[in-house]
Amino acid sequence: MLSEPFLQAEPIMITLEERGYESFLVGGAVRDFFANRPIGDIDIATNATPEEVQRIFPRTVPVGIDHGTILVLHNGFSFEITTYRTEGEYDDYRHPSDVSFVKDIKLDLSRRDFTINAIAMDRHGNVLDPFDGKIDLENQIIKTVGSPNERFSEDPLRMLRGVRFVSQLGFQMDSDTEQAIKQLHRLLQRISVERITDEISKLFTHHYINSALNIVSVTNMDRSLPIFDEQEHLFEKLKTIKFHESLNHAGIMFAIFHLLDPNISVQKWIKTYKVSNRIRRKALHLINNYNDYQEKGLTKPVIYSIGKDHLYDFYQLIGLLDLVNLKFNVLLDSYEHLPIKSRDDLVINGQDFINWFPNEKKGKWIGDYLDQIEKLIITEELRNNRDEIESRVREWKARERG
Ligand SMILES: Nc1ccn([C@@H]2O[C@H](COP(=O)(O)OP(=O)(O)OP(=O)(O)O)[C@@H](O)[C@H]2O)c(=O)n1
Repeated sequence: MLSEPFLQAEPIMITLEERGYESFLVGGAVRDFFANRPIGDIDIATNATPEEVQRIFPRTVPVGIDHGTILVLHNGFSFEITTYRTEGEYDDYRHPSDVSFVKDIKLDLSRRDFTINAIAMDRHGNVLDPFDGKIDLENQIIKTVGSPNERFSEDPLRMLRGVRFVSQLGFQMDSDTEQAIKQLHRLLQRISVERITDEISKLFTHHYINSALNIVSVTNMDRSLPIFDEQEHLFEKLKTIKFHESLNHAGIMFAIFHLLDPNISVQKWIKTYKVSNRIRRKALHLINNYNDYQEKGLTKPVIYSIGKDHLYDFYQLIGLLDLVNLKFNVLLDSYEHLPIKSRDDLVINGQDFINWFPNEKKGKWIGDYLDQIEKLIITEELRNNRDEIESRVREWKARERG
């Protein structure tokens, strides 16, 4: 019998078997299930070819057809179905050069990165675990399937994945696996920076960041990571930060990287790591507010400018960099007590200025006035009240006209 979290995959597995193919649950979902963790995306391995999978299921997306993966949509769920295969070397983003499809699930498992990721389960719940992944899960060990040199040469990103799993699961790294990283980390330089950014970002959004950084340190892997490779002092500084919890967002990570040494520009980090827009926006916002906060302290305008959506991220950032002993609730409370939370809360807008001064040409003064009014209201020097704002603005205009 399949356990509850996998039941959604049962109809897919039954369909494959009715057509005469094998099917096994594999990968991270099986690992997480046996580690008693919530499972993520469900991966299924089969001996049907990608074309056959496309023929069998009505709704499919060829997400990685060259290396054998078809996404199957069914009943509101999606499943990645991958044909049994062995890898060639990865030479591009998520793209091994010479994938060979194989007949046997055991061969497929033998090409996978770590023993804990090489457990398969059939639809009756029978487990196939030729590399003792379950024992390694119990002993909390990250160990490659077979030779670490082979596994890491096939795809050097696996070295970084291993460290990410340390951060995610809090496991130890097996000593031969660690030793191989020490020897092979330079191969990471062959990997596309997008894949590297993706893995590093995941590392920091999991819990055991310091354990993971410790392995990066003992294996000297930082010497093969962009920018860290030329600026050794950066990783030394990074190591001294005590990460008590996972970062809420990868943007905080890039904010930290830049703030470790502000002489290395944000642009350099963003360009080198090809940071996504979402992460870039967050990092820039946090950095600007952090610099303001350094200059002025946690004033009302600074808290206003951070904004509610970024408040927890900012709280994490200052906690990590400045060891500020501040409770998040206190910061949230200061935010909640701001007289306005955004410009939309102002009782007036640019049109009111135009109405008050119909003979005045429209122009930059409107924006400037709005900025000033907004600031005075945030600092409670003026109330968010139409009449009071109007009379203040009329005073300014009168003064301007002399
Ligand atoms: N470089 C890689 C990437 C993936 N895999 C195999 O493909 C499976 C699925 O990979 P992926 O979805 O990238 O990661 P997960 O292990 O599922 O981890 P998570 O879902 O937590 O990211 C892995 O478990 C592993 O068996 C591998 O051997 N080598």
